[in-house]
Amino acid sequence: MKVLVTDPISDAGLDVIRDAGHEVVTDYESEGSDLLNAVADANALIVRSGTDVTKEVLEAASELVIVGRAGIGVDNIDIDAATDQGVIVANAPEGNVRAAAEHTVAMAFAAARSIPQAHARLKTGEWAKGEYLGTELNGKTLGIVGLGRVGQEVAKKLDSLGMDLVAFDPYISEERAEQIGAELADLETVLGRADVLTIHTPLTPETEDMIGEAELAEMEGGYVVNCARGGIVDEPALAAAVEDGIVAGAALDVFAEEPLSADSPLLDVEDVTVTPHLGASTEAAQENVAVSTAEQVVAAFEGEPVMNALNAPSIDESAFPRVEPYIELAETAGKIAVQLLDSRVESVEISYEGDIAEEDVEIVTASALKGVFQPLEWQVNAVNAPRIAEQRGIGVSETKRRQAEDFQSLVTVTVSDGEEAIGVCGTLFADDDARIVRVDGYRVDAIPGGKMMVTRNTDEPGVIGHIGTVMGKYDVNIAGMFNARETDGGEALTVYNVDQEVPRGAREELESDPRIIETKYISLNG
Ligand SMILES: NC(=O)c1ccc[n+]([C@@H]2O[C@H](COP(=O)([O-])OP(=O)(O)OC[C@H]3O[C@@H](n4cnc5c(N)ncnc54)[C@H](O)[C@@H]3O)[C@@H](O)[C@H]2O)c1
Ligand SMILES: O=C(O)[C@H](O)COP(=O)(O)O
Repeated sequence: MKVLVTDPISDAGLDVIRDAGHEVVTDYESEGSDLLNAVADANALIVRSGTDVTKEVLEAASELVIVGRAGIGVDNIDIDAATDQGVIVANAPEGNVRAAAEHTVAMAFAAARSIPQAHARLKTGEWAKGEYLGTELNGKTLGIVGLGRVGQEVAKKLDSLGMDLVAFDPYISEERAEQIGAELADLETVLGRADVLTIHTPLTPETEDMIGEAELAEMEGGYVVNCARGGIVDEPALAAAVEDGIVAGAALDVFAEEPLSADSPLLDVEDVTVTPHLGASTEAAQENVAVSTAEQVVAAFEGEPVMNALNAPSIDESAFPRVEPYIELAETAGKIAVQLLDSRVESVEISYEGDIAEEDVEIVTASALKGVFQPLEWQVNAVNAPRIAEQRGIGVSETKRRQAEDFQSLVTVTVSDGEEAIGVCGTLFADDDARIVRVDGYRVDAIPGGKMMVTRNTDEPGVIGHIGTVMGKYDVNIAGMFNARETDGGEALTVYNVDQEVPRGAREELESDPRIIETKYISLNG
């Protein structure tokens, strides 16, 4: 597999990919059409914040399985477009949290003690000792916007330095905030009380320009530190607020446009400190995120769970070994069911009985949907199958029952066109040996194979022999079969494993016999 890496990541991550036998291509320069060419045959793309993974880039990457973000922020990746294309997007949300929090604390001190300004003066030979009277953080109030991983780490560090904590985060519980020692308040209150305001939200439509002129006006001389994302703070408004003394100073690591333009008004204001997006730039953080991202890329190639996937069904790592064998079984049942129905699918029901009903089966359900949509869509996988169902207005339901008649676990996929419903039920025997044990209400014992045929016929002597003769005439070898019937002499259903595709002519000839009600050829490949 080819892994294209378009932003610098630690060698430790590249080694993980190479050690797993994959090819690494680094290309930190390509932009525009060059990037589109570079990504065309890539199976994975690894980026940091320097590459915009747009819809256009994703569409040019027809072989792509996963986009790995070696870091936290994914605002540079069109996750919706990736989902539509069935491409996993995964980030590394833990590895650089400490580095980002430490940089935030460093920036708070830099601003409160004018370290960069004094440093620059001294470098030019000026001993400006009398000009800098800093602010002590001890005993002051820290206002935190966004009390997630980085926000909490910053809270912990600055709490230990004697700051009082007040936070704005509508998506965190009072209980969690209390554990951290932070008082939750609305944004206006936080702005009004903060001696130092630190920002730690993602960039979303809701947070874009969240701190503008009006918000900055609420601050009474405090400092603003943004090491989260550019675009959350209105840069011209911040430059003006610092210039006018409404805000005592600011320290920014991130900008609406990166690299920051030399024309930015921020650069003209003495008390604005800037760093070029260095929050995650420590050796430890870079190793952490690169290894975590590389491991997820390798896992995606091997069909294993991608732990930090942002657009794929969630998986509990410890439960995965119990759930994994059912992923393929559900897909197979979905494929068989939809080919037996052979008409427009209106709804899909996936039922779990027995031990499997105790598990988190989100990925199994997604896989069943993948099986249902496989014959319809050219690129369906567990990432985009739920989305395809939603877009097509196909109802999806999941049921669970702790008891399973005669079996330890059963997974049934039932597809319906609104009038007719066909259910295909599978189980696993010892060594995860897959068996189809019920088809449309008939009890069978069929081994799912690449090519199958299902017939409905009257249960009378000579029918199966006739089917064998016709198959032979068309050079189709029957590798195995299972016959099931409701009542002696009634209707029967037979599942055949065949070595060759059953041609339409063979099926027409079979169906021309009044004893054969219906034949369906099923391909599980593709
Ligand atoms: N400068 C860097 O190099 C660097 C390094 C790491 C992370 N980051 C950035 O820091 C930010 C935080 O990362 P994280 O890992 O803590 O993310 P996180 O998801 O753990 O936390 C984000 C928090 O923001 C809160 N939030 C979301 N919308 C909000 C809103 N409208 N108002 C208030 N709160 C809101 C969420 O509830 C959550 O608690 C991200 O933008 C990330 O990209 C930057
Ligand atoms: O979101 C992040 O992880 C940080 O902003 C780091 O970005 P970077 O990997 O481009 O340094």
